[in-house]
Amino acid sequence: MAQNAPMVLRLLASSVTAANRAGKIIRDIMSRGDLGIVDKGINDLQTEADRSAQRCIVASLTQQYPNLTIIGEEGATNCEVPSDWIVTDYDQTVISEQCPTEYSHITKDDVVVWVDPLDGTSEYTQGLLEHVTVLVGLSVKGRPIAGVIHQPYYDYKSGNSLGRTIWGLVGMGVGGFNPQNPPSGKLIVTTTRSHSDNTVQKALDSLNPDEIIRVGGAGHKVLMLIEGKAHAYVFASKGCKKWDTCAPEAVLVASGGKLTDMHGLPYEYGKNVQHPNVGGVFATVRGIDHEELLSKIPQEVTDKLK
Ligand SMILES: Nc1ncnc2c1ncn2[C@@H]1O[C@H](COP(=O)(O)O)[C@@H](OP(=O)(O)O)[C@H]1O
Ligand SMILES: [Mg+2]
Ligand SMILES: [Mg+2]
Ligand SMILES: [Mg+2]
Repeated sequence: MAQNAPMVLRLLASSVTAANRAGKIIRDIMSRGDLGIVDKGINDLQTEADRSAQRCIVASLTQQYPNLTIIGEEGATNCEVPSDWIVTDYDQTVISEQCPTEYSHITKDDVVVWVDPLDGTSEYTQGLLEHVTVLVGLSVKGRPIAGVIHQPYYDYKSGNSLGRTIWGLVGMGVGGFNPQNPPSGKLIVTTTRSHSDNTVQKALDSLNPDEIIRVGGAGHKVLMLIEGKAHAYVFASKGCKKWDTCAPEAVLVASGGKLTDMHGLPYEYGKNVQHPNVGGVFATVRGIDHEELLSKIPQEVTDKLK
């Protein structure tokens, strides 16, 4: 009986349906053509889709899990949410999974939900829609254990109008896609396309990759890893925040990969942590020696990321 499933599994199943609903809102706003772009700072845009998608996700999860700690990129809002934006059903695939016993006694007080309602905003405003993801990450006692990466525009050019939703729970596995390994005998690195600087480039040069793939969004880059298109996601910048990496890290770890800062240290996702990932992002797929690759990053780069 779904209602008796462990809270973590129910929350993941609720996060999938909420992310799907947010994805439809993102598509609807784009089709209406009025993005309501606001400039939050240097190279840091926000659109009506970011704001509305977050309201949809927060309202849906809060209705089902009152007093749950949810931290969203676009900050707290108490605007009215249209009733048809509030979804309270479970994703049937997720809720039917066997939840690892280690999560059986987790309560809402142990959980922080990190929401990036639209990751890849810069690309969304430029019409590079396949870069966009909706990210909902669940941390338990500070560790990222579950995540949802929804792609509102997955395969949209061939007429797919519902997008695609990928999920993962550490210790249970992943769903919504076919995990692939990247090609052996070469190194393909993925990184930012819209927030690069000298330090970001220096880190990439030090790895001497065979190929660099520059795409938007932290979620999209981790998808490149777990779908075998790249071996590492390297971003030597303080620009990403906890909502960018919580869900992607959980899905990556559930797939056998690893994400740390550029010093090799893990990120914590408890409710009082600082939001910027000041140590940068260094993520690798299963089978890559994370520490060995990380050792190639020069100190002049890591000194800048503290
Ligand atoms: N220097 C910076 N300033 C603001 N946001 C940054 C940033 N560097 C990275 N980010 C944010 O981190 C995410 C991944 O960045 P990128 O696409 O460049 O790899 C994006 O999230 P959002 O699109 O959710 O804001 C992006 O805006
Ligand atoms: Mg943003
Ligand atoms: Mg983001
Ligand atoms: Mg965002």
